Amino acid sequence: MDRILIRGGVPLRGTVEISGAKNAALPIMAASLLTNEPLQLHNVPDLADIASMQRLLQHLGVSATYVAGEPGGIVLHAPEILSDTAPYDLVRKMRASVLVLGPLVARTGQARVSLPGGCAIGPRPIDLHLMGLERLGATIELVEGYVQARAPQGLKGAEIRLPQPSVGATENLMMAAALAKGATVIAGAAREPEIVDLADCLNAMGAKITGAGTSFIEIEGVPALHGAVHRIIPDRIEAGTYAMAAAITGGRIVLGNARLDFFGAAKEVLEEAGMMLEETDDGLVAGLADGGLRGTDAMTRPFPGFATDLQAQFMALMCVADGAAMITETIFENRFMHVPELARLGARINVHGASALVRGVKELKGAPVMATDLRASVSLVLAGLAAKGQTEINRIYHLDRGYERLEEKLGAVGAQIERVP
Ligand SMILES: CC(=O)N[C@H]1[C@@H](OP(=O)(O)OP(=O)(O)OC[C@H]2O[C@@H](n3ccc(=O)[nH]c3=O)[C@H](O)[C@@H]2O)O[C@H](CO)[C@@H](O)[C@@H]1O
Ligand SMILES: C=C(OP(=O)(O)O)C(=O)O
Repeated sequence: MDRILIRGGVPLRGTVEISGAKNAALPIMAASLLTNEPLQLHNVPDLADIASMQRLLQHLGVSATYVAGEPGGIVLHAPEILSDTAPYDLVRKMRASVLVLGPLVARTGQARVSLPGGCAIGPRPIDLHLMGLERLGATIELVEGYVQARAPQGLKGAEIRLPQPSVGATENLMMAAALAKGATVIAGAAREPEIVDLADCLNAMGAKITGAGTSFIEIEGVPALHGAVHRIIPDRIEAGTYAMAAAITGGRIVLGNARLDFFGAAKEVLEEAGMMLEETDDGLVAGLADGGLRGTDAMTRPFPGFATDLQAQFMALMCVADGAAMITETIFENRFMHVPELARLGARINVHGASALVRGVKELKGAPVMATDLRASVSLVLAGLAAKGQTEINRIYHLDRGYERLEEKLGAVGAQIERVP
């Protein structure tokens, strides 16, 4: 199994190009199931999760061809649906597979999707996806680990209230409602930039969706969607990760294609912690401001709050800040798996329920550590970049789910990092 070796202590300088957003590309790829015409996508990142979604879509009848000479250019085409079943083997590797449920039932009137099960960061139920589909008139049954959704007469527009803003449920329901008869409102919708990107793509395909980016989304169903050309937004989590990589090493880098308005509350939190973030004509300049890093509290919230997908990276940053930071995770039950690994590098962290108290130390020291999930893994990369000596990160397949060419991008801004078999 591959490992990553890092020799820390080099301030990062230079430019990193930010890739297309994994969490925007995955639902948008699933949207290709909604039409029998080709959907041409640009800026799709080259990631293990994208390959997993492609495999699942292929199984369902979607062909994928690459746009010649353009990395990130893919044409997805589902002239007809060949299977209505998303099997366990394909779904268990990636939770976002559940995003085919809404589109499949909307297009064919039926779908069987394996329940994704929990993962390292928590149980992650899909009850809100199912409640919303029932409101749209689907009957839902659980049979042998599979969710079976049926709407032989087609889906019907409805008012759906989400008791908490789920990103995946909002996406699944927006896609399903796009082809339902009549009007749907989703109240209490999630407001993440990836939801706006999906709505933009669906509207380019002929859907009638307004209000994406607010907690009240209205969808006027249409009888059919058509093909479209769409460019995926830049990855705000990748951008935030590299911004913190620059700061933790005392460096400054330019993030090409990054958008500061996608940072939400992370902008203020990172600035309070001693970072500078400035939009320039060349890109977003990010790194350590003139003073040092300061212990700063953060609480994860749905967008525009501080993203849970940046919590582990921020914790790594706070490990070497001056003073203490209280980091509270409110989205997922078990998203502190990085704590014992950061402790192996010399971090001082105490977890009390959903909060972690991080007391900054002068220096981290390299050690072998184990990656447990995507963002936990990259927090160890950040800590390794700051640590004295060598850090060896094992189980790095998690990183390949969400970071395109990580070693190459970090190496180009001066990091001493290599992947070894
Ligand atoms: C592929 C993708 O885009 N993944 C992102 C998406 O995951 P995902 O869409 O799975 O996350 P959700 O927004 O749905 O989850 C938010 C919270 O709602 C709960 N919940 C969700 C659905 C449901 O039916 N019932 C329920 O109780 C979850 O357990 C969690 O506590 O948003 C998360 C929160 O920003 C991010 O960390 C993930 O990176
Ligand atoms: C938790 C994440 O992804 P997923 O929802 O696909 O597990 C993530 O991107 O950090």
